[in-house]
Amino acid sequence: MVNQKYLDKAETLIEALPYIQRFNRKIVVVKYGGSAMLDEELKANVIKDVVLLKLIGFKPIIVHGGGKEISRWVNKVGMEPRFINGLRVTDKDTMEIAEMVLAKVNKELVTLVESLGVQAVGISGKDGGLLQCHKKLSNGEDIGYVGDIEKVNPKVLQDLLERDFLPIVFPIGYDTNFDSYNINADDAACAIAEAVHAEKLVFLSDIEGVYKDKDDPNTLISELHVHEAEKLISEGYVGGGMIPKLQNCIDAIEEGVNRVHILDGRIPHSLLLEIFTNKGIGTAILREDGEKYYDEHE
Ligand SMILES: Nc1ncnc2c1ncn2[C@@H]1O[C@H](COP(=O)(O)OP(=O)(O)O)[C@@H](O)[C@H]1O
Ligand SMILES: CC(=O)N[C@@H](CCC(=O)OP(=O)(O)O)C(=O)O
Repeated sequence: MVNQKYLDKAETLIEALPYIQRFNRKIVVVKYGGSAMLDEELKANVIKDVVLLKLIGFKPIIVHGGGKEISRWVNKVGMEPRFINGLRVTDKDTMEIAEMVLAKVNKELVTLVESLGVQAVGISGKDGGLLQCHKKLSNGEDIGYVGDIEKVNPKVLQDLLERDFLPIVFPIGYDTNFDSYNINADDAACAIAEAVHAEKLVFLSDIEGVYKDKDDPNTLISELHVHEAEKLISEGYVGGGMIPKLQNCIDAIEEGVNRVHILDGRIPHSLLLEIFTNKGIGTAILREDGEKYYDEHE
Protein backbone atom coordinates (compact mmCIF):
# COMPACT_ATOMS: atom_id res chain seq x y z
CA MET A 1 0.00 0.00 0.00
CA VAL A 2 1.38 3.44 -0.92
CA ASN A 3 1.87 5.77 2.02
CA GLN A 4 -0.95 8.39 2.24
CA LYS A 5 1.68 11.13 2.51
CA TYR A 6 2.86 10.38 -1.04
CA LEU A 7 -0.68 10.13 -2.36
CA ASP A 8 -1.40 13.58 -0.88
CA LYS A 9 1.66 14.95 -2.65
CA ALA A 10 0.48 13.52 -5.97
CA GLU A 11 -2.97 15.00 -5.31
CA THR A 12 -1.45 18.44 -4.71
CA LEU A 13 0.40 18.25 -8.01
CA ILE A 14 -2.73 17.16 -9.88
CA GLU A 15 -4.70 20.03 -8.30
CA ALA A 16 -2.17 22.41 -9.82
CA LEU A 17 -2.75 21.07 -13.34
CA PRO A 18 -5.56 23.45 -14.46
CA TYR A 19 -3.56 26.43 -13.21
CA ILE A 20 -0.44 25.26 -15.00
CA GLN A 21 -2.50 24.90 -18.19
CA ARG A 22 -4.11 28.32 -17.76
CA PHE A 23 -0.82 30.15 -17.32
CA ASN A 24 1.30 28.15 -19.74
CA ARG A 25 3.52 30.62 -21.68
CA LYS A 26 1.65 33.54 -20.07
CA ILE A 27 3.43 36.55 -18.59
CA VAL A 28 3.14 37.06 -14.84
CA VAL A 29 4.62 40.26 -13.40
CA VAL A 30 5.61 40.00 -9.75
CA LYS A 31 6.22 43.24 -7.83
CA TYR A 32 8.52 42.39 -4.96
CA GLY A 33 9.21 44.96 -2.27
CA GLY A 34 8.68 46.00 1.32
CA SER A 35 9.71 43.95 4.38
CA ALA A 36 9.60 40.64 2.48
CA MET A 37 12.89 41.81 0.98
CA LEU A 38 14.66 42.26 4.30
CA ASP A 39 14.22 38.73 5.64
CA GLU A 40 16.70 36.39 3.93
CA GLU A 41 14.53 33.32 4.36
CA LEU A 42 11.45 35.04 2.93
CA LYS A 43 13.54 36.38 0.09
CA ALA A 44 14.82 32.89 -0.76
CA ASN A 45 11.23 31.57 -0.67
CA VAL A 46 9.93 34.29 -3.00
CA ILE A 47 12.72 33.59 -5.45
CA LYS A 48 12.10 29.83 -5.29
CA ASP A 49 8.42 30.42 -6.05
CA VAL A 50 9.22 32.56 -9.09
CA VAL A 51 11.83 30.06 -10.31
CA LEU A 52 9.24 27.29 -10.02
CA LEU A 53 6.80 29.34 -12.11
CA LYS A 54 9.49 29.76 -14.73
CA LEU A 55 10.42 26.09 -14.82
CA ILE A 56 6.85 24.92 -15.32
CA GLY A 57 6.34 27.16 -18.32
CA PHE A 58 5.12 30.53 -17.06
CA LYS A 59 6.95 33.68 -18.13
CA PRO A 60 7.58 35.59 -14.92
CA ILE A 61 9.09 39.07 -14.74
CA ILE A 62 10.22 40.39 -11.36
CA VAL A 63 9.98 44.13 -10.75
CA HIS A 64 11.52 44.96 -7.40
CA GLY A 65 11.79 47.83 -4.99
CA GLY A 66 14.11 48.16 -2.04
CA GLY A 67 12.79 51.29 -0.37
CA LYS A 68 13.79 50.15 3.11
CA GLU A 69 17.33 49.33 1.97
CA ILE A 70 17.63 52.74 0.27
CA SER A 71 16.55 54.44 3.50
CA ARG A 72 19.16 52.47 5.43
CA TRP A 73 21.92 53.74 3.15
CA VAL A 74 20.54 57.30 3.16
CA ASN A 75 20.77 57.15 6.98
CA LYS A 76 24.29 55.70 6.80
CA VAL A 77 25.59 58.78 4.99
CA GLY A 78 24.03 60.99 7.65
CA MET A 79 20.94 62.12 5.74
CA GLU A 80 17.31 61.76 6.76
CA PRO A 81 14.97 59.85 4.37
CA ARG A 82 11.89 61.93 3.51
CA PHE A 83 8.64 60.84 1.88
CA ILE A 84 5.73 62.89 0.60
CA ASN A 85 2.55 60.96 -0.25
CA GLY A 86 4.50 57.71 -0.26
CA LEU A 87 7.19 59.00 -2.65
CA ARG A 88 10.79 59.53 -1.65
CA VAL A 89 12.00 63.12 -1.87
CA THR A 90 14.96 62.51 -4.16
CA ASP A 91 17.73 65.12 -4.40
CA LYS A 92 20.89 64.46 -6.46
CA ASP A 93 22.69 62.60 -3.64
CA THR A 94 19.63 60.50 -2.82
CA MET A 95 19.24 59.68 -6.51
CA GLU A 96 22.79 58.39 -6.60
CA ILE A 97 22.25 56.28 -3.47
CA ALA A 98 18.92 54.91 -4.75
CA GLU A 99 20.44 53.80 -8.04
CA MET A 100 23.45 52.18 -6.35
CA VAL A 101 21.36 50.37 -3.75
CA LEU A 102 18.73 49.13 -6.20
CA ALA A 103 21.45 47.89 -8.56
CA LYS A 104 23.04 45.98 -5.67
CA VAL A 105 19.71 44.47 -4.65
CA ASN A 106 19.08 43.61 -8.30
CA LYS A 107 22.30 41.63 -8.62
CA GLU A 108 21.59 39.80 -5.36
CA LEU A 109 18.25 38.68 -6.78
CA VAL A 110 19.90 37.68 -10.07
CA THR A 111 22.41 35.59 -8.10
CA LEU A 112 19.67 33.85 -6.14
CA VAL A 113 17.81 32.94 -9.33
CA GLU A 114 20.97 31.79 -11.09
CA SER A 115 21.91 29.65 -8.08
CA LEU A 116 18.67 27.75 -8.63
CA GLY A 117 19.60 26.94 -12.19
CA VAL A 118 17.53 29.53 -14.06
CA GLN A 119 19.17 32.22 -16.18
CA ALA A 120 18.23 35.71 -15.06
CA VAL A 121 19.09 39.12 -16.47
CA GLY A 122 18.90 42.15 -14.18
CA ILE A 123 18.19 45.50 -15.79
CA SER A 124 16.99 48.95 -14.81
CA GLY A 125 14.38 51.02 -16.60
CA LYS A 126 17.30 52.67 -18.43
CA ASP A 127 18.31 49.51 -20.26
CA GLY A 128 16.89 49.24 -23.73
CA GLY A 129 14.95 52.45 -23.04
CA LEU A 130 12.51 50.40 -20.96
CA LEU A 131 11.11 53.20 -18.78
CA GLN A 132 11.05 56.73 -20.11
CA CYS A 133 9.79 59.27 -17.64
CA HIS A 134 9.46 62.92 -16.73
CA LYS A 135 9.54 64.67 -13.38
CA LYS A 136 6.61 63.79 -11.16
CA LEU A 137 5.15 66.50 -8.95
CA SER A 138 3.40 65.69 -5.71
CA ASN A 139 0.28 67.89 -5.53
CA GLY A 140 2.17 70.49 -7.54
CA GLU A 141 5.25 70.29 -5.32
CA ASP A 142 8.71 69.52 -6.75
CA ILE A 143 10.10 66.52 -4.85
CA GLY A 144 13.27 66.14 -6.89
CA TYR A 145 14.26 63.36 -9.25
CA VAL A 146 11.06 61.35 -8.92
CA GLY A 147 9.87 59.95 -12.21
CA ASP A 148 6.42 59.65 -13.71
CA ILE A 149 6.45 56.96 -16.40
CA GLU A 150 5.62 58.39 -19.80
CA LYS A 151 6.49 55.56 -22.12
CA VAL A 152 7.45 51.90 -21.81
CA ASN A 153 9.50 50.20 -24.47
CA PRO A 154 8.98 46.52 -23.70
CA LYS A 155 11.23 45.21 -26.48
CA VAL A 156 14.12 44.31 -24.18
CA LEU A 157 11.76 42.30 -21.96
CA GLN A 158 10.13 40.56 -24.90
CA ASP A 159 13.56 39.61 -26.26
CA LEU A 160 14.71 38.29 -22.89
CA LEU A 161 11.53 36.23 -22.45
CA GLU A 162 11.80 34.95 -25.99
CA ARG A 163 15.29 33.65 -25.17
CA ASP A 164 14.05 32.12 -21.94
CA PHE A 165 15.75 34.50 -19.49
CA LEU A 166 13.99 35.61 -16.33
CA PRO A 167 14.05 39.44 -16.38
CA ILE A 168 14.54 41.25 -13.06
CA VAL A 169 13.87 44.99 -13.25
CA PHE A 170 14.63 47.85 -10.87
CA PRO A 171 12.73 51.12 -11.12
CA ILE A 172 15.18 53.75 -12.31
CA GLY A 173 14.58 55.47 -15.64
CA TYR A 174 15.55 58.57 -17.52
CA ASP A 175 13.87 61.48 -19.24
CA THR A 176 14.45 62.72 -22.78
CA ASN A 177 17.58 64.61 -21.54
CA PHE A 178 18.94 61.34 -20.07
CA ASP A 179 18.68 62.63 -16.51
CA SER A 180 18.08 59.79 -14.02
CA TYR A 181 14.82 59.44 -12.11
CA ASN A 182 13.73 57.35 -9.15
CA ILE A 183 10.41 55.62 -9.87
CA ASN A 184 8.07 54.04 -7.36
CA ALA A 185 8.37 50.28 -7.88
CA ASP A 186 4.59 49.73 -7.86
CA ASP A 187 4.24 52.27 -10.70
CA ALA A 188 6.99 50.51 -12.64
CA ALA A 189 5.43 47.06 -12.17
CA CYS A 190 2.03 48.31 -13.27
CA ALA A 191 3.36 50.09 -16.39
CA ILE A 192 5.44 47.06 -17.35
CA ALA A 193 2.53 44.64 -16.85
CA GLU A 194 0.39 46.80 -19.14
CA ALA A 195 3.08 47.11 -21.81
CA VAL A 196 3.83 43.38 -22.02
CA HIS A 197 0.11 42.46 -21.82
CA ALA A 198 0.66 40.39 -18.71
CA GLU A 199 -1.94 37.81 -17.82
CA LYS A 200 -1.39 38.56 -14.17
CA LEU A 201 0.17 41.21 -11.95
CA VAL A 202 0.92 40.35 -8.33
CA PHE A 203 1.98 42.84 -5.67
CA LEU A 204 3.81 41.19 -2.77
CA SER A 205 3.19 43.65 0.00
CA ASP A 206 3.67 44.06 3.74
CA ILE A 207 0.02 43.55 4.47
CA GLU A 208 -2.53 40.75 4.00
CA GLY A 209 -4.45 42.67 1.34
CA VAL A 210 -7.03 45.45 1.35
CA TYR A 211 -9.06 45.96 4.51
CA LYS A 212 -12.52 47.49 4.49
CA ASP A 213 -11.57 49.16 7.74
CA LYS A 214 -7.88 50.00 7.54
CA ASP A 215 -7.46 49.54 11.29
CA ASP A 216 -9.23 46.19 11.52
CA PRO A 217 -7.44 43.08 10.13
CA ASN A 218 -10.70 41.14 10.42
CA THR A 219 -12.07 43.10 7.47
CA LEU A 220 -9.89 41.69 4.70
CA ILE A 221 -11.64 41.91 1.31
CA SER A 222 -11.01 38.84 -0.92
CA GLU A 223 -12.30 40.29 -4.18
CA LEU A 224 -13.02 43.77 -5.44
CA HIS A 225 -14.52 44.91 -8.69
CA VAL A 226 -12.86 48.01 -10.14
CA HIS A 227 -15.74 50.32 -9.16
CA GLU A 228 -15.62 49.02 -5.57
CA ALA A 229 -11.88 49.66 -5.43
CA GLU A 230 -12.45 53.20 -6.74
CA LYS A 231 -15.09 53.73 -4.07
CA LEU A 232 -12.74 52.56 -1.28
CA ILE A 233 -10.23 55.18 -2.41
CA SER A 234 -12.68 58.05 -2.94
CA GLU A 235 -14.49 57.41 0.36
CA GLY A 236 -11.25 57.27 2.35
CA TYR A 237 -11.30 53.59 3.36
CA VAL A 238 -7.73 53.15 2.20
CA GLY A 239 -4.81 55.37 3.12
CA GLY A 240 -1.04 55.69 2.86
CA GLY A 241 0.81 53.48 0.42
CA MET A 242 -2.36 51.50 -0.29
CA ILE A 243 -3.87 54.41 -2.26
CA PRO A 244 -1.31 54.37 -5.10
CA LYS A 245 -1.10 50.56 -4.91
CA LEU A 246 -4.84 50.12 -5.38
CA GLN A 247 -4.89 52.82 -8.05
CA ASN A 248 -2.16 50.90 -9.90
CA CYS A 249 -4.29 47.75 -9.66
CA ILE A 250 -7.26 49.60 -11.16
CA ASP A 251 -5.11 51.07 -13.94
CA ALA A 252 -3.64 47.65 -14.79
CA ILE A 253 -7.09 46.05 -15.07
CA GLU A 254 -8.36 48.95 -17.18
CA GLU A 255 -5.35 48.59 -19.48
CA GLY A 256 -6.08 44.91 -20.10
CA VAL A 257 -4.16 42.95 -17.46
CA ASN A 258 -6.46 40.04 -16.71
CA ARG A 259 -5.90 39.47 -13.03
CA VAL A 260 -4.33 41.69 -10.38
CA HIS A 261 -3.61 40.58 -6.85
CA ILE A 262 -2.30 42.11 -3.64
CA LEU A 263 -0.66 39.43 -1.49
CA ASP A 264 1.12 39.27 1.83
CA GLY A 265 4.80 38.81 1.00
CA ARG A 266 5.43 37.91 4.65
CA ILE A 267 3.52 34.63 4.25
CA PRO A 268 5.92 31.97 2.95
CA HIS A 269 4.96 30.88 -0.58
CA SER A 270 1.94 33.21 -0.78
CA LEU A 271 2.58 33.48 -4.52
CA LEU A 272 2.30 29.74 -5.07
CA LEU A 273 -0.72 29.46 -2.79
CA GLU A 274 -2.53 32.15 -4.74
CA ILE A 275 -1.71 30.78 -8.17
CA PHE A 276 -2.10 27.05 -7.59
CA THR A 277 -4.91 26.75 -5.10
CA ASN A 278 -8.32 28.29 -4.71
CA LYS A 279 -7.70 29.20 -1.11
CA GLY A 280 -8.21 32.87 -1.86
CA ILE A 281 -5.45 34.65 -0.04
CA GLY A 282 -4.93 38.39 -0.31
CA THR A 283 -7.15 40.68 -2.38
CA ALA A 284 -7.99 40.16 -6.06
CA ILE A 285 -9.04 43.17 -8.13
CA LEU A 286 -11.45 42.07 -10.84
CA ARG A 287 -12.77 43.48 -14.09
CA GLU A 288 -16.39 44.60 -13.91
CA ASP A 289 -17.45 41.44 -15.74
CA GLY A 290 -15.16 39.22 -13.64
CA GLU A 291 -17.09 36.71 -11.59
CA LYS A 292 -16.55 36.81 -7.85
CA TYR A 293 -15.61 33.34 -6.72
CA TYR A 294 -15.67 33.62 -2.95
CA ASP A 295 -18.94 35.53 -2.60
CA GLU A 296 -20.60 32.97 -4.83
CA HIS A 297 -18.94 29.79 -3.59
CA GLU A 298 -18.28 30.23 0.11
N1 LIG B 1 -7.64 49.82 3.79
C1 LIG B 1 -6.36 49.44 3.87
N2 LIG B 1 -6.05 48.14 3.70
C2 LIG B 1 -4.76 47.73 3.78
N3 LIG B 1 -3.70 48.55 3.99
C3 LIG B 1 -3.94 49.86 4.17
C4 LIG B 1 -5.27 50.36 4.09
N4 LIG B 1 -5.21 51.69 4.26
C5 LIG B 1 -3.93 52.01 4.44
N5 LIG B 1 -3.13 50.92 4.38
C6 LIG B 1 -1.67 50.96 4.54
O1 LIG B 1 -1.02 50.74 3.28
C7 LIG B 1 0.17 49.98 3.49
C8 LIG B 1 0.58 49.24 2.20
O2 LIG B 1 1.21 50.15 1.31
P1 LIG B 1 2.82 50.24 1.21
O3 LIG B 1 3.40 50.48 2.58
O4 LIG B 1 3.15 51.20 0.15
O5 LIG B 1 3.17 48.75 0.76
P2 LIG B 1 4.57 48.08 0.31
O6 LIG B 1 5.70 48.84 0.96
O7 LIG B 1 4.43 46.68 0.77
O8 LIG B 1 4.61 48.18 -1.18
C9 LIG B 1 -0.20 49.05 4.61
O9 LIG B 1 0.92 48.60 5.33
C10 LIG B 1 -1.16 49.87 5.48
O10 LIG B 1 -0.46 50.52 6.51
C1 LIG C 1 10.03 57.53 -5.87
C2 LIG C 1 10.15 56.44 -4.87
O1 LIG C 1 9.60 56.53 -3.79
N1 LIG C 1 10.88 55.38 -5.22
C3 LIG C 1 11.11 54.25 -4.37
C4 LIG C 1 11.73 53.15 -5.20
C5 LIG C 1 11.86 51.83 -4.43
C6 LIG C 1 10.53 51.24 -4.03
O2 LIG C 1 9.46 51.60 -4.50
O3 LIG C 1 10.66 50.24 -3.09
P1 LIG C 1 9.49 49.43 -2.30
O4 LIG C 1 8.62 48.80 -3.32
O5 LIG C 1 10.26 48.45 -1.48
O6 LIG C 1 8.75 50.45 -1.45
C7 LIG C 1 12.05 54.62 -3.19
O7 LIG C 1 12.96 55.42 -3.38
O8 LIG C 1 11.84 54.06 -2.10
